[in-house]
Amino acid sequence: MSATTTGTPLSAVSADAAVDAAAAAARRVTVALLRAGGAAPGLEEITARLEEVAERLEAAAPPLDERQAQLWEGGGAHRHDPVTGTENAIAPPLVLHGQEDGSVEGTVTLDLPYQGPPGHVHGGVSALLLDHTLGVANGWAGTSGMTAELTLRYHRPTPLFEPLVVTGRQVFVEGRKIRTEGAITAGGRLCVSAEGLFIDKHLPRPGRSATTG
Ligand SMILES: CCCCCCCC/C=C\CCCCCCCC(=O)SCCNC(=O)CCNC(=O)[C@H](O)C(C)(C)COP(=O)(O)OP(=O)(O)OC[C@H]1O[C@@H](n2cnc3c(N)ncnc32)[C@H](O)[C@@H]1OP(=O)(O)O
Repeated sequence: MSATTTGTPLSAVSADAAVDAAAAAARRVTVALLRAGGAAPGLEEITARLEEVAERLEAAAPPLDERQAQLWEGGGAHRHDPVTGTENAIAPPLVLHGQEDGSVEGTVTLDLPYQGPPGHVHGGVSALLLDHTLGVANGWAGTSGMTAELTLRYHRPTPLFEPLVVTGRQVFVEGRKIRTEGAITAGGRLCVSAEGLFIDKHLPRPGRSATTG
């Protein structure tokens, strides 16, 4: 997914390759379901097998507060977030790299689950990718916070099925206010640009008393 991007990888180190592999399989199922639709033979049996898998996972899950504490431990946040999280089946996942000039960059190709207009990426999905990428750019620059405002400009439709380059860069920090910008390009053409205002604030992590979000 990040074949064309170099730099320091900013994704969390995998905690459990088996969990990542299961999430990748679930991601593949999500794409395959949309691609096959009613053409898939034995859909009733497929449904029953998927339900059985869900039941096994649900039966194994610890209480939610326990699981939340585990998820947020160490670099865990970056393993389960909905953009770069290798443990999260809804994350593409985008792999971001920190650049020497202080920016971050990643390459990702999106398939049918992220479609908005025909053949193109849903605008909310672009917003999700950019919100997160700007947040990681802040982390890479050293001062991060919560999104207070995110302004997007959709310059042209963002294509599915081809590599997208997602970038973010912190512009300045003034007190608790952090200004960050970013973009999504396809084949060198600007599709979406973003400007964000982040406020240096972190919610407490579950299971811990310190506010080190
Ligand atoms: C091993 C791996 C390595 C990885 C390395 C990389 C590290 C990466 C690190 C991390 C990556 C994570 C990336 C995540 C990215 C996603 C982030 C999100 O999605 S966050 C969820 C969505 N956002 C919310 O839910 C906020 C909800 N809003 C609030 O909680 C508050 O309103 C908040 C925090 C924004 C401000 O509240 P207050 O009480 O703390 O502060 P007040 O006093 O209100 O504001 C401070 C100043 O900011 C201005 N301000 C606040 N909100 C503003 C706004 N919307 N527009 C303009 N100004 C605003 C105010 O006017 C004030 O300015 P004056 O000091 O008076 O000049």
